[in-house]
Amino acid sequence: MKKEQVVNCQFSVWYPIFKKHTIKSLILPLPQNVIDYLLDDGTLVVSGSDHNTQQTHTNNSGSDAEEDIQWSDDETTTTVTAPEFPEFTSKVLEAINALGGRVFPKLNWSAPRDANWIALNSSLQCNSLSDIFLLFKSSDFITHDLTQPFLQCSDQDSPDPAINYELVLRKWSELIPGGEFRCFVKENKLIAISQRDYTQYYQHILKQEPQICQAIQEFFSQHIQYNFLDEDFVFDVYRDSQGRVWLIDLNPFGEVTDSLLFSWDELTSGEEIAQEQEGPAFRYTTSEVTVQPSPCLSYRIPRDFVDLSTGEDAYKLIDFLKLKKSQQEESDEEEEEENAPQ
Ligand SMILES: Nc1ncnc2c1ncn2[C@@H]1O[C@H](COP(=O)(O)OP(=O)(O)OP(=O)(O)O)[C@@H](O)[C@H]1O
Repeated sequence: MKKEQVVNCQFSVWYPIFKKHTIKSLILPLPQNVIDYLLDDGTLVVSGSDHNTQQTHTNNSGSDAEEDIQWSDDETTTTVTAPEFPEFTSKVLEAINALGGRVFPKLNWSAPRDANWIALNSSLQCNSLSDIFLLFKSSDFITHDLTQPFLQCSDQDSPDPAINYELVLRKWSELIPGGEFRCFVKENKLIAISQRDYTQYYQHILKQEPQICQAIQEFFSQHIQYNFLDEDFVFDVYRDSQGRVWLIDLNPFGEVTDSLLFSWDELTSGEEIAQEQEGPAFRYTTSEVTVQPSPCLSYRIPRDFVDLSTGEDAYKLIDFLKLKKSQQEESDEEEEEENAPQ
C-alpha cells in the first residue's frame, strides 16, 4: 500500500465523488490549536463553551498547560479549565444543527470507535463539541490519524504528503450492524464481501445471502466501479430494511484496513478466493458457535474509572478520594514507623 492510496481515502477526497450514495455530511477544517489540544494527553477534559468548562480532577495529569490549571485549597485536586475555541465551537454547533442535531464524528480517515465506552450513552452519537472532544481525546484511532497515518505504507522512503486535518460530521443514522458489509476491490473488480460485524451471527444474512450479494454487486457496478481514484480499495456499505444499498466509508486496500473474515494473504494473492465462484466471495458468520468477543473490547477500562473520569457517579469519586486519603495516611504512618528510632 502506497502513501498516495492513503491520501485518496481521506473523507474529503471520496465524499464529493460519491455524495449521492452516502450519508449527508459536513467537513470543517481543524485549526492547529484544536489539533494541539487533541494531542495534549495531559488531561482528559470535557471542554467547549457549549458546556460547563470546569471539571475537578485528581492531580496526576502532569499537564504543562499551566494557564489552564488553578490549584485548589485541597492539595489532592486541581480545577482544570478547558481551553476554549469560540469561533470553531460556533461553526461546529452550526454544522450539527444543519445535520439535524445529532452527528457521528470522524477525522480524515477514522472514527473514535475504540472510545465509545467513555461516552455517557456508550455511543458515538454527539450533539456538542464537548461530546466530540471527549471521544477524540480518548481514542487511539484518532491519535493514529493525527500522528502516523502512513505508518504501514510500503514507500517509507518517500516524503509524507501534507495533510489538511478535518473534522467530519455525519448526520446520525441508526445503522443496524447486521446490515453492514465490507467490500474488497482489486483492479476495479469486486473480489470479496465480508459481514462487517463478524462477531455476531445474523440469521437474515444466511437466509438472504443471494439477494444481499446481488444488491451489493449492482451497487458497485452502477455507482462505484471506475469512479474512484485508485483501482484497488475497500468500501463499506449498509443495506437498509428496504434493500437499498448506501456507501458508508472508503479505505485503502492493505493491512491498515481490517480484512475481517478474509486474510490479507488471500485477498492479495487472490488464488483461494477465485476458486470459490464467479462473482465475489461472500463470507459471513454462520452460527452462534463462532461468535467472538467484540474487537474493541480490549480498548476499554473498568466502568468505575469511566464514572470517575466523567463524574457520572459522584459517590464513586468521593469514595475514591477517601481511599486515596486513607492510603496516604497509611503510607505516612509506615514512613513514620520506618524513620522511628530503633
Ligand atoms: N452517520 C452515522 N451514524 C451512526 N453510525 C454510523 C454512521 N456512520 C458510521 N456509523 C457506524 O460506525 C461504524 C464505523 O464507521 P466508519 O467506517 O465511518 O469508521 P472508521 O473509523 O472509518 O472504521 P474502519 O476503520 O473500520 O473503516 C460503522 O460501521 C457504523 O456502524
